[in-house]
Amino acid sequence: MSVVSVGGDYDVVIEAGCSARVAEVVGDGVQRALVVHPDSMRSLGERITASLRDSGIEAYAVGVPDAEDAKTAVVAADLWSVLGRHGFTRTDVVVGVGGGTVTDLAGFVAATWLRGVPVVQVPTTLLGMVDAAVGGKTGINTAEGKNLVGSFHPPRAVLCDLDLLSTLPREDYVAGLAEIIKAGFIVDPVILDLVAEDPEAAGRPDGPHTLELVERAIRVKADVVSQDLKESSLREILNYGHTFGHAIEQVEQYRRRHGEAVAIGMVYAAELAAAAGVLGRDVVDRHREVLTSVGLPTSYEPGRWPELEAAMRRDKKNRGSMLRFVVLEEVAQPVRLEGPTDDQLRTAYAAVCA
Ligand SMILES: NC(=O)c1ccc[n+]([C@@H]2O[C@H](COP(=O)([O-])OP(=O)(O)OC[C@H]3O[C@@H](n4cnc5c(N)ncnc54)[C@H](O)[C@@H]3O)[C@@H](O)[C@H]2O)c1
Ligand SMILES: O=C(O)C(=O)C[C@@H](O)[C@H](O)[C@H](O)COP(=O)(O)O
Ligand SMILES: [Zn+2]
Repeated sequence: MSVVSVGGDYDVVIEAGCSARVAEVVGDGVQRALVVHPDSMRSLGERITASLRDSGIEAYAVGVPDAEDAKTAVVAADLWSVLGRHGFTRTDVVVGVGGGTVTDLAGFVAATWLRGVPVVQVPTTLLGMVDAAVGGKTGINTAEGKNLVGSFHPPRAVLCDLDLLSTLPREDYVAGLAEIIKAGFIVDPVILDLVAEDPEAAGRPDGPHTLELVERAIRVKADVVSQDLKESSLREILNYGHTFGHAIEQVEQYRRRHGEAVAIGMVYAAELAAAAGVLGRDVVDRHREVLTSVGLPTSYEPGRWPELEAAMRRDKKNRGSMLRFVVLEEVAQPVRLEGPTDDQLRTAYAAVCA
């Protein structure tokens, strides 16, 4: 699948075994490559590094901490040092091998080194394949919040090797389904039908519809980012469920999976839309049905409103002191809800905690 992008279109390859093709896609004239992987994916990182060396590229593998611990300024600075020590130039490349945390970090380091060197992404989680590695949003967290520092830096290529999903823990696989279901609610309801047909199978990489679900979710993302890379308008729909979801991640100090937080965040957005009178109860209920059917959470704890609201006030979609949400008017009809009232915000929170 090709993604139209500023600075050059790129391919998203969705194929079993394609992680062996990194050397083919890094591009001509590359002399050096930095392969960034989480410690949990060391053997794949080293295999990719060896394949680059076999092609005559001076390649280095660097392990980074697992999950959100990778997305810090300290880890980014360590990687900049490695690039500097080995004399990486603008014709060299960074390769991100891991889940969304690692592709976000690797993309950010590539975006900032020498003001931008190419990045090739090899996502190893379902969430990384269907969302994080595609579209060029890169970033790290700060003490004040999630993804607060970053840049838009489209990759040179994305290799989604479906074979890698066989070792992914079930909880992480299911967390990736949350972003697929998000794509279903905002653009492509066929996704919701495929999940509803056999939720148990949707939660397995060897399920009959896995390839179709992955392709449909990537198609949604690719179409949106091709039209609005820098999130000046349309791209905001990909943030459905993320205002409340990111707030949960922050108040829980990133101990909850992103996909799980987004699942609850979508229920919050649906309840908010209902409280604002723009969405019917049938679609709100459908959120709970679909998400619960695959084992995703749909409710939250009471008593945490002040910290959640404070975190939502730092969301990137806000303008001035106005909170802005993506909500639905119907399935596949996303709209912006600007400046919801305090009463609407709290009513939605109460509904999510019920
Ligand atoms: N840039 C974007 O557009 C975008 C989109 C969605 C999410 N994100 C970001 O992605 C992150 C979440 O990504 P994630 O859900 O992939 O989490 P993750 O990167 O933390 O990976 C989840 C876990 O799976 C392990 N793992 C990875 N691949 C594996 C494999 N093949 N086999 C076994 N274990 C494996 C990891 O070590 C980790 O423990 C969040 O930081 C989120 O903000 C970014
Ligand atoms: O690609 C996008 O745009 C998204 O919003 C996709 C989200 O799934 C993703 O989690 C993204 O990183 C959130 O971005 P942020 O701008 O809210 O930090
Ligand atoms: Zn997300």
